[in-house]
Amino acid sequence: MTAPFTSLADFRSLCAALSTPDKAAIAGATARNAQLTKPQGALGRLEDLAIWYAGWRADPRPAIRAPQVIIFAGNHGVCAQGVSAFPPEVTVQMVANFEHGGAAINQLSKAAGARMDVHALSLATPTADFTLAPAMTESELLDALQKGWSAVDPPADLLVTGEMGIGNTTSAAALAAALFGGTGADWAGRGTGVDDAGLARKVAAVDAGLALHDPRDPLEALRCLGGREIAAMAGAMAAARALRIPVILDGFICSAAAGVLHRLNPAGLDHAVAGHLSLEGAHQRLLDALGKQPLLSLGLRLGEGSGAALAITILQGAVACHSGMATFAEAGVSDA
Ligand SMILES: Cc1cc2ncn([C@H]3O[C@H](COP(=O)(O)O)[C@@H](O)[C@H]3O)c2cc1C
Ligand SMILES: O=C(O)c1cccnc1
Repeated sequence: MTAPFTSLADFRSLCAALSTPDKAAIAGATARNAQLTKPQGALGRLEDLAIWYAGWRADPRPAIRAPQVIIFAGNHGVCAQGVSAFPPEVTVQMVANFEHGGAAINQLSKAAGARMDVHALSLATPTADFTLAPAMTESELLDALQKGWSAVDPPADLLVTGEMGIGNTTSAAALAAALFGGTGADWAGRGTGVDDAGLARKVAAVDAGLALHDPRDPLEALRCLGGREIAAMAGAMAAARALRIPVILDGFICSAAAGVLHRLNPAGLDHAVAGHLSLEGAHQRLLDALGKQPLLSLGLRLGEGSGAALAITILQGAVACHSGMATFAEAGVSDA
């Protein structure tokens, strides 16, 4: 789907005027939930998830038939600061691995019955090192937002955005600090597994980026400190909102991208749930800032959309119970 914006100002306007869930579908789903053959509330959070999903799909008895996982890949100039345990070549190598079906996300997407797409974004041209210059120009940011938007398949009924980009936990930490306050020490974590000296370099890189730029505006923060794959995730999540496709957030990097939409509009993530709590140090802090409770906490620290892809099956379970269970009247089970 072609992106309906040709400037950052247009994107900002789209994010200011967002779709809302369908009230009649929420009312219908709430009424149905109360009649299903179980004690009231016995399916816990699954019940809320099903009603939330029904509202966004404008259908009181919805189904999940076409989940889409999209992986965006980008390279980061800030790798020159020694912020990752792995070299930047791994980004393009992992893209090939995704294309051949060999990565964790391939297996998790398959297990969830999701279609998986991979978009490599100008890997031969890393972003600028944000400790020295803005990571992206305005036109590079616009291009990444548009590519993210266009990657969403309109008939999809659930979206996961994942990423691959060596160095991107540093970029995400800087973006989170710019969006929500705090310093490098608050937001930098161990990513692919840096040692104490590597963590100190990450903290210093984030603090240098915050000192160099004036990223009080969320899109300017994304431009100066983000990366192409992070911007594309934000663009895809915004497209999902326009298409009323619910979103499952992944780990730290995806949540930082989501933070841009949250700062552009406090209701900007109402169509999203947090799939999991990543082991990356500041993910809990970031989810708190977004007001989201994770569905899973399995000690994952991978990215790629892996935790969110696992959570697809939770949402499928919620919606299958909601739409497929019998009511007390249908089953002839005595009501309380
Ligand atoms: C083989 C491999 C596969 C990955 N899949 C996701 N990531 C994750 O690690 C990177 C972020 O960590 P940092 O900021 O420390 O570089 C991202 O690419 C993220 O998706 C991977 C990393 C590696 C090495
Ligand atoms: O939470 C994440 O997204 C994450 C954590 C560590 C490394 N890569 C990604």
